Amino acid sequence: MKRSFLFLLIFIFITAFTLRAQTFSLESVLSYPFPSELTAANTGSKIAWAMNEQGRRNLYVAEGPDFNPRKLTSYDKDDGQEITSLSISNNGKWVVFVRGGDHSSREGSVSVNPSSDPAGAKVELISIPFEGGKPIILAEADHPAISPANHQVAFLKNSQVWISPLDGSLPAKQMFHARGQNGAISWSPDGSKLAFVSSRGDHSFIGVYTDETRPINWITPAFSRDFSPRWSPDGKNLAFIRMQGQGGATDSLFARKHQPWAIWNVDLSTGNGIQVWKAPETVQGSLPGNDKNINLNWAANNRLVFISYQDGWQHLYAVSASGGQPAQLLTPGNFMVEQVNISSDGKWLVFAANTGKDPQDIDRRHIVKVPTDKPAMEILSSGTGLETYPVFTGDNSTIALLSSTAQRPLLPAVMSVSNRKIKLLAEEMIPASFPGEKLVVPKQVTFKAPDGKTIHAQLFEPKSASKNKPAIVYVHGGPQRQMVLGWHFMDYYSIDYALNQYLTSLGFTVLSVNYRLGIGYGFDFHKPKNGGPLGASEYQDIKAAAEWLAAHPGIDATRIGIYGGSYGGYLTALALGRDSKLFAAGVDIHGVNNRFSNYASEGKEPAPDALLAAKAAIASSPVTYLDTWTSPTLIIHADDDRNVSFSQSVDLARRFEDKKFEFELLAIPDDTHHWMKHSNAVKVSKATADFLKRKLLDK
Ligand SMILES: CSCC[C@H](NC=O)C(=O)N[C@@H](C)C(=O)O
Repeated sequence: MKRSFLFLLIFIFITAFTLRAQTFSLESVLSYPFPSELTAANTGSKIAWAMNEQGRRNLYVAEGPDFNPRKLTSYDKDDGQEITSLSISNNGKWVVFVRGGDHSSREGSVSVNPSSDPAGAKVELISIPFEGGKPIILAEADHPAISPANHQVAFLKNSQVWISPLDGSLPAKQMFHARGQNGAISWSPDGSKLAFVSSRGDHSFIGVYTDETRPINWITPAFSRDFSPRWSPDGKNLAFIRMQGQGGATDSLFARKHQPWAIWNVDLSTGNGIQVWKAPETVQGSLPGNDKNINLNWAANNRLVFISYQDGWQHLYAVSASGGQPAQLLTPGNFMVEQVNISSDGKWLVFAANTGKDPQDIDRRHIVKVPTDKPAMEILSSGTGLETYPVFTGDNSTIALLSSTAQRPLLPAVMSVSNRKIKLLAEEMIPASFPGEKLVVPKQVTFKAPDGKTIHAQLFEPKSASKNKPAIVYVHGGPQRQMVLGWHFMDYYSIDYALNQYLTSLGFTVLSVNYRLGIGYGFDFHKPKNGGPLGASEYQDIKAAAEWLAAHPGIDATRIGIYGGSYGGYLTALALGRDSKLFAAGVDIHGVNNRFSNYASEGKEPAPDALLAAKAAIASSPVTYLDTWTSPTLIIHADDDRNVSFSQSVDLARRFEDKKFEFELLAIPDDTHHWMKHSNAVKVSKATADFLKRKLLDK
């Protein structure tokens, strides 16, 4: 008797010790510092970045050859005020940034006040000496552009262009008046002129301001949308992108048509412009991405470089600025180019790509550089980590980047161009309590969707080899996103990566599914037929993920849950509505619950297939499936959401109430779509984990 009791005690002790060795708090795994806005001066080796430490966002700088980080600001509250538009003056003496707003939303320049501070909040343009000093508030404004002449900064205020001395020695003043919503301000290389885009509804012009004695010079004005002005290195020419103006007969909503665009080059001395390149008239040749990700740059040897999706993958191309020649593909291969930057001499491009020697690199990011005049790519980083947001230092000796792994969150780093060695910066900013070693390394898995498409996913498996485990399908947002085999390089998805690690530590198996409409797997995957409100063809990948889990050894098929934010919240709601028998519980975080929209736009004839589209939108909307929606559901939304209206959740809650369907809710006043206040990110993650634990783990 005594012996068996002793063995039992030993077993309990070992189990408890093992469990303690794997468990950690949600707060500890969310305590990582998050770097963003990594930038470099055009000369020398100065770099700067913003660091978000549990909501306290501050500015850091460093300089070669040691690149020892130095904190420039001392904001000490978790008040939701993000730092954006970070830039260093050409002479390296000044750093400029914007504090406030939510620049991942459609109303970026509108202040956010997630602390519900009675004093309100602002969006402020601030300068500070690189060597350190007191931040100087120049104006309530946004989108700065430091003059190459180094003593003043232009910026936008109420869609007009203003200017201020960098040291704030004089009050800011409006530089000139121009009709329309003005933006995309860009100084000429000598600082004597300023190009800008004047958006005027269905068209936009590019203007060049010189001084108050001369009228604004409108650059080959047409009935088109002109944008992305880029100065030639000698300041004599201006290149830009031209698209058709809005208008014309209402297109079919289902048909997939080429969206024409072209690159123009204008000689400013004569005003004569030429079209140097026109996109191939194919669906893939359309303007790439939802973010107008053209990345047009003027390179050395009178060449222009840009991104196009025309061969089925997002690649870099070069074309002569004199026109008359085809574009040259610089980055051939089945991978996607992102986050492109050009060297100060225009001879090199550096970018992040999901490519490398390891076939699993399609679900990672590594740094690649390529000359601007030939397809001679060099993959500079490799391994199981992720490297993103590369930028050359002004002296082209170093590439600054962000680095993460499966167990380590993002940190700024520098890579020597000559020996490719990577040095992490600010490692000491990861709190000692951060549970890095306790985190699992997610595995790449693939499975087939019902239509045969290969779907990639990341599998987070608990370290304890218990049987009959509950599981969670995690659905990212966007939907133009790709989750990766490590800490994600977007703030929003770093939070969910941490939560997935925490859910795994609780005993869930988590499958993060890269469904179609996502990026990283080519054009046809990113732009599938009948996606979104046209039929939600992407949903089949979500259901296939749950069925893969249900058939996976050790998983309890009756305890598969689902959660996701934004577009992920939409697909979570669709899953719970359509397949409550497969999904036993779910959390819809600021999701889109109805896709209804008015297909008839004022003053235009309805689309030929408007009725068909309206029916598809109903079939694609989660609220259409209330009768079969039976699984426990938690709805979470913040009401200053500028990406997905809070009313999407108000409407769903009302429908649940009218149906007398029991649900749980978490409404967060005054935060936005991106949990600007760290304590709200913790609150939302905790509510999600607790709900899934109660409904699936504790059962
Ligand atoms: C029509 S769904 C909109 C979802 C939203 N997209 C842009 O705002 C979204 O998913 N946002 C975040 C999470 C993202 O862009 O990744």
